[in-house]
Amino acid sequence: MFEGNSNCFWAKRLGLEYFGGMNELWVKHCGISHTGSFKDLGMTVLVSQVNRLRRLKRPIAGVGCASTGDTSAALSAYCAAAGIPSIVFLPADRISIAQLVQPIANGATVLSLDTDFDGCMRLIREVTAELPIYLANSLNSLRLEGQKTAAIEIVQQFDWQVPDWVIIPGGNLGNIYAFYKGFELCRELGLVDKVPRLVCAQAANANPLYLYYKSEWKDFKPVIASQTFASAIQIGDPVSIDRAVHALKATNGIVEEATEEELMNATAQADQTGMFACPHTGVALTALKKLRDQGVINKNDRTVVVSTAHGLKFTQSKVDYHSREIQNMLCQYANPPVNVKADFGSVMDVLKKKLSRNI
Ligand SMILES: N[C@@H](CCOP(=O)(O)O)C(=O)O
Repeated sequence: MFEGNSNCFWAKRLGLEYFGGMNELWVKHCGISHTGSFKDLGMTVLVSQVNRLRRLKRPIAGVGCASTGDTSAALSAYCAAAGIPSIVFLPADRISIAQLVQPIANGATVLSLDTDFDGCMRLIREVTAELPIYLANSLNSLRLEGQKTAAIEIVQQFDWQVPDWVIIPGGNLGNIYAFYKGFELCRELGLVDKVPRLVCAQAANANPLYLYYKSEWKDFKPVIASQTFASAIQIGDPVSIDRAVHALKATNGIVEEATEEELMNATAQADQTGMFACPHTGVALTALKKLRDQGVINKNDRTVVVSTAHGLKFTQSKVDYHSREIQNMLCQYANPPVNVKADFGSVMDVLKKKLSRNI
């Protein structure tokens, strides 16, 4: 059905039917992992290192992060496994229930704060400057060391061929730099002879990098991020802005954005091919759609879309979409359940109508 490796698969139907006959659309699924997102890759490295430092009697009382949901899930899981206290700062009412329950269940100290992610980030930086809490956000390079392995895996999975494009959703922006580091390492080691062009995809409601790119890198201004279904990237003042710009400049990269309607439609289209994608994957797919329409990405270009988290973390957004309960959104691909009387005749009527084209 999905050809390729279990976490890097050829999205054949999606590419051919929805992206103008693309022959080489691939998805690197980083959400098939212990806590359901790419954050696991870097957090294992960071928490292992903290564990080592604590064994060496370094004064680390716990590990902390600000999070939009995925980082806190990974941090709390690995800390719990190692018996290290974890402290997570979350923006109240801005993350999915599935993500909120992860650190709670893992025994973290969860502070639900009446601010946005950027406010949480500022606070955790202040707190970790005062208390012996080790900061686990992606400005810590240990995280990137782990996350860059996804890029190395991609070239390995393509038998050391480099894709033409890699499209990555971006919020706090550590991940795009991590991918760049991974690809660049392969090039430096002589395993491959080039790096792919990187595309960073942002939600239009949280798009400081996109605006910066559009100003031709002249004028970076943090924004106040508005609500987006792509809640994990609802970030207006990304900590890794400089690293991301470096990665994009070095790869002749591009930044694109997706409106709420675009990202939800793209997610629904991907789901119709069996992907059950997270909304952030929808942001990346929208970027691909725009770049295909502009003729920037060609139909034979080998293109990898990075799917950052498991769709099961974001079921509420799918429920809202399929029940057409989103204000000012057509929900073009909604597939609501059909309420039908429990008798043979009524069921047959519905099915015959539904299957009329195939019977
Ligand atoms: N999307 C992140 C935000 C925190 O960013 P990080 O780059 O420091 O992990 C999350 O899932 O919390």
